Amino acid sequence: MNLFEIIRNMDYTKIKGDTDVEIDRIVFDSRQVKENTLFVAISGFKVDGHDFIEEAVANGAKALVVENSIELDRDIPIIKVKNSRKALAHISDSFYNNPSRNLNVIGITGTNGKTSTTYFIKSILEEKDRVGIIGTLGSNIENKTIKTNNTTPESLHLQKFFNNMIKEKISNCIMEVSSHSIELNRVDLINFNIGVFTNLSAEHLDFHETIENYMRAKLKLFYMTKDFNIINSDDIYGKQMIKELENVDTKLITYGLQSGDIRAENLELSVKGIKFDIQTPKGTIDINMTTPGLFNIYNALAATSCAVAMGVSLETIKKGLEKIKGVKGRFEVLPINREFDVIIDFAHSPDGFDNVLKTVKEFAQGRIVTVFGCGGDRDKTKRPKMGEIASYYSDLCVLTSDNSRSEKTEDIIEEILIGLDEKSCIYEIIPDRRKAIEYAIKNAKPKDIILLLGKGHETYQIINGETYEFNEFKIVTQILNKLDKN
Ligand SMILES: CC(=O)N[C@H]1[C@@H](OP(=O)(O)OP(=O)(O)OC[C@H]2O[C@@H](n3ccc(=O)[nH]c3=O)[C@H](O)[C@@H]2O)O[C@H](CO)[C@@H](O)[C@@H]1O[C@H](C)C(=O)N[C@@H](C)C(=O)N[C@H](CCC(=O)O)C(=O)O
Ligand SMILES: Nc1ncnc2c1ncn2[C@@H]1O[C@H](COP(=O)(O)OP(=O)(O)OP(=O)(O)O)[C@@H](O)[C@H]1O
Ligand SMILES: N[C@H](CCC[C@H](N)C(=O)O)C(=O)O
Ligand SMILES: [Mg+2]
Repeated sequence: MNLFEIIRNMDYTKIKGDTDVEIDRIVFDSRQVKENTLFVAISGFKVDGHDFIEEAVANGAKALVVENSIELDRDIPIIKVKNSRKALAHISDSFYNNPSRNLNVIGITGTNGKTSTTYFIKSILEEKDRVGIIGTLGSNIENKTIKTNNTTPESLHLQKFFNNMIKEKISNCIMEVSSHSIELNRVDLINFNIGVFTNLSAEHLDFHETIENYMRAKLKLFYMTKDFNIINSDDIYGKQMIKELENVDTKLITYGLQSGDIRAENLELSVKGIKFDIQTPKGTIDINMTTPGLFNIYNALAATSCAVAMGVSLETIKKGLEKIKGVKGRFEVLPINREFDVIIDFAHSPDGFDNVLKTVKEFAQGRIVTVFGCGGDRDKTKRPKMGEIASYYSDLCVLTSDNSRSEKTEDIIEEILIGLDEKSCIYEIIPDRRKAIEYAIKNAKPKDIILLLGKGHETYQIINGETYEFNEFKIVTQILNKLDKN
């Protein structure tokens, strides 16, 4: 595409060069530059993309988008913008011909439940239509998955995924919209038809600083939507959002147990799953799902609200929800056939811990043994809170590593210990996560529930800045096989 066409709809100043050049490729990482590439330099949190301009040009960059005034002794067009991430969103949207306008885009935001709700909606819509997904588990089209670094990838990748979906004749794209992506302009210019809010609790305060800022970031999604805003009205921040959105034209649908247009009643919770009735303005449906946890009733309500907004029949909603076998790494009870159970779950925030542990407490007949750590280089305020909640519900906590990233695991564990209540639960410190899991399994008693929290679907661990393979599902099997041999 011609560079002039690509940048036509955004504000910029031309530093030099002729914009009448053909561009085949856009990148924001100098290492990926090839012939005919437009390189967008981003001032990042770790390094400054402007420092790699020479490298980008040496690799064949045909044009540059920059935030800083730069001098370059080459005759290529240099476009200056105020904010490169914002410009990248414009450029990518133009380059792929505004693909989100040709899709029904459903954006899901909230602290917990985004991935689960995405897959719940997919299961319903897929009964009648083709569906694409973008989120923590990657970009998924027709069950082919491309792994992504972020829950909500950079705008360039998002727009490319939308374009691929259109090529594949997909009509609905269900995507997780993280608060980081909203603040860092990754989702700018996306034509969202429906916005869904799951819940909000303290997370990512290293980035947003206050919970008010965090909420305001999420709220922005609901000013971008065209057709429906779907909000959990039991959530205290949801209530606040509903008030703020009163004067917005987009139609509002609320859901909850205590309140809402779409409501759940007659709840029955067990280790095997959840049974409940959903009341909608179109009638009531009884639902029987094999995914345990009260939180999954909320996820089912969010998915139902979305489907009702889209005019999907109650019969199809029931069919879609009831066929869900679970979501990878979310409350997965491993089929190990022992006298104790092992559950893998992705809970990695105080609220996630509270929900999953409360659910387990409701049906546990033996001890609850919780193996967990906290992520490094991320919100530190959640560590003592996760320690406190884990000790409140568990009989034994095995404190270990999650993704320590550049921090020392032992230092992270020290911070978890600040909140851990020693009177309520005993604990062991075993920083090596494999050994921690091995300890929990070796010492398991009949009826125990061993909860492995935080890693969920992840198949790696980041320790001392290095990424290692770490597949908890495989590791549990290996440990059990080893024990059987001894
Ligand atoms: C804090 C944050 O969001 N950081 C994101 C940001 O990285 P950054 O600004 O640190 O990038 P950087 O490493 O400083 O590099 C700056 C620029 O130089 C370029 N570069 C770098 C090296 C080089 O040799 N050449 C070069 O051109 C880079 O490509 C980049 O364009 O931009 C990158 C590209 O889009 C993101 O991948 C990265 O996400 C990191 C991995 C991250 O951990 N993000 C988390 C906090 C996040 O976004 N999480 C949310 C989920 C939260 C939730 O689920 O609730 C998410 O959506 O994933
Ligand atoms: N609606 C919910 N409310 C609270 N906790 C939930 C909810 N749904 C799931 N959980 C818990 O939170 C964990 C993460 O769920 P899920 O992956 O669906 O959330 P997410 O919002 O996508 O997370 P992330 O921010 O990492 O992408 C689950 O493993 C479960 O323990
Ligand atoms: N979406 C979450 C993932 C956390 C996963 C956990 N394993 C960790 O590394 O803390 C985040 O960006 O904070
Ligand atoms: Mg997710």
